[in-house]
This record gives sequence, C-alpha cells and structure tokens, in this order.
Amino acid sequence: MIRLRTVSKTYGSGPSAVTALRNVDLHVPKGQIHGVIGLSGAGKSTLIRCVNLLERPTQGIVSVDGQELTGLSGTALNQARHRIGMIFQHFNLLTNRTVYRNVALPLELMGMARGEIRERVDPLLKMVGLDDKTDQYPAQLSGGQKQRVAIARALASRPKVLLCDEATSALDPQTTGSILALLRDINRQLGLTILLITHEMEVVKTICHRVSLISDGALVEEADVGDFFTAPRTELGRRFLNDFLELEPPRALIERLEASPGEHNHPVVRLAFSGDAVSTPLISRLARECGVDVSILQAKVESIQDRTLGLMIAELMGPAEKTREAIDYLEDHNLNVEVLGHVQRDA
Ligand SMILES: Nc1ncnc2c1ncn2[C@@H]1O[C@H](COP(=O)(O)OP(=O)(O)OP(=O)(O)O)[C@@H](O)[C@H]1O
Repeated sequence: MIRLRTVSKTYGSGPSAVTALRNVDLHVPKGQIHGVIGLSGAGKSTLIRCVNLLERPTQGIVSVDGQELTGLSGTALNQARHRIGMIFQHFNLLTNRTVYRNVALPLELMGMARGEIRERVDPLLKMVGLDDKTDQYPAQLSGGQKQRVAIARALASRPKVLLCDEATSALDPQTTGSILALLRDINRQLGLTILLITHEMEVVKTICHRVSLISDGALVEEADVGDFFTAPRTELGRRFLNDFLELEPPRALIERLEASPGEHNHPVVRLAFSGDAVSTPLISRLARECGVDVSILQAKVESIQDRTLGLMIAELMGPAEKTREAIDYLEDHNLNVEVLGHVQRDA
C-alpha cells in the first residue's frame, strides 16, 4: 500500500546541506500498522512527510495505493492526497471552528454538498466518541479529545492510509492508551493501513505489526514486532529494548566484564525466550542436564501483544566446556542467547 524506493532527502545545499534521509526502502502492505522508531533527529518526521510529499524527496520514488506520487504535482497530487490522512503531535485543529466544522473542513474543500458532509461527519464523530461535543471549540477539549477530532478529520476523505506523526507524544500514558486503542479499532474495522513514527517503544509494542529502526536517516533494521522485542539485530535496537525493559546488568558487573572467555571466568548472558520456552523449566534442566549453576541477576516477563516474552540476565557458572554446552543447549531450545561478557569466578 505504501512503497518507498531509495528515497533520500537533503535540506539546503552546499556546505550547510543536511541529509535527513538516505536511500530509504520501505514497504507497508495493506491493512498493516507499521512503526518507525528512532532517536531525536534521526529523520522520522522527514520520512513520514515524504510519504504524502509534504516534503518532496530529493531522490527516489514514493507510491501509495499503486500510484506514484513523486510523479505528480498540482491538482493531481492534491487529489491523490485525499487517499492519505495524517495526524500530528499537536493536533493542528482550527481554533475558530467547532469540532463538527473541523472534521467537515476537508470535505468542504473537496466541494462536497452540505447534506453529504453531514452523512459523513456524524458517524465519524460517533466512531471517535465525540458525538456529544460537536458544537464545542478545540479550546474546550482535552488533548485526547483534540486528537480524536484530528483522527475523525483525517478519516473524512475516506483515506486508504493514515500517517501518524508522533500522535501520542503530547498525551499522558492513559490517554495515549485510549488513542492507540482507537487507532487499532480503526485499523481493524476499516482495514486502514497505518504508518506511524514514534520515539516510544510502548507505542510500537501496543499497536504495531512491524517496526523499522531509523538512525542517521537510514533504516537500519526491520522486523515483526514480536521478533524485534525478542531479539533486535542491531546495537541500537538492543539499546532501545534494554532502555524500555530497564534490563541492564548491574553497573558493578558491567565494569568487571571481560570480552574473551578464559579458564577462570564464566559467561554472563542475556536470554530472551518466547512461545513454549516461557513455560518450560529450562533453568533447572540446564543445571541438571549440563551441570552448570545459574545465578539469575535480573528477570522479567512481558506481554508483547499476544506473545509472552521472558527475559533474563544470568551468570552461567561451571567449567568452560560445560558453560559452552549450556549455551548450545539454550540455543537448541530456541532461546535467544547473547553473551554480554565474562566475569572472573572469584571476583
Ligand atoms: N526544514 C528543514 N531544514 C533543514 N534541516 C532540517 C529541516 N527539517 C529537518 N531537518 C534536519 O533533518 C534531520 C532530521 O530531522 P527530523 O525532524 O526528520 O528528525 P526526527 O527524527 O523527526 O527528530 P525529532 O524526533 O526530534 O522530531 C535533522 O538533522 C534536522 O535538523
């Protein structure tokens, strides 16, 4: 539904030029919720604004619903944009228009007749739970209610795609939860394809099917959300996950970690397990079958959508060959094992 091919964007030119996107390839199939996560300045806003050509890419092709937008301009581009709704962090509502008239605005601009507009707007306001606020002004609404108006307005032209630019970043956690639930309902009910950008793992975890990680203008990792939360493939992905889970080895231990295995040290591992492994008593089996002792330093269980994910940081204690066997044993049982380092046995 959304396809970006080798999209790059450079702002300005000469020595002051800033390259915000580098050769971005992205495909979001119909009906999917895709998140792009990255640190501040990584290029998230530029990426999402390139999808509806609020920013024109310097290079590359953008297609939405089979139509190449980068080949369009003027009226043709404006018409194509009716199939792309967008919501923003600060809602971008018109303060001098009521809730009803904010939602009606894109339809008025399309030249739709009054009666037809009412037939569209009333059910949308009902869907976002604001049918009792139609005559109020944005200043009379909470942040969450303003975002609901913005969602209804974005859906007024019956788009195929919804772009969400940090749509919950200005909201408290509870309101964020209710807006994400609304977006998920809309995705399910209308089969709407959603591309969102965020710096919050919670948003990705709650509603996205797939996630891309952006760093310095490039997409450096892409995965199904369950896989990303189990075993991110890049250092940046692991950093995002560890910050989110607050699962880091104690600082005193990090300082003692050595890179290579030796006769007098033993491995510290980060284990991630999902599916059957969560309910299997692997650690006691490890002790019994591999003859190693396991000292658990940190552990937690997370629910990632409909998957359960177990995470643990542990020292595997025993002779080097036994701890190697233990790691093989864990990997054979589909655990993701990352050796964080080695710690001296008698330290
Ligand atoms: N209009 C512009 N002119 C010049 N440089 C820009 C412009 N917009 C963005 N940039 C630069 O492009 C880079 C990417 O910015 P962008 O806003 O896309 O990142 P971001 O990941 O959305 O950041 P944040 O989360 O802080 O909003 C940054 O270095 C930024 O300074």
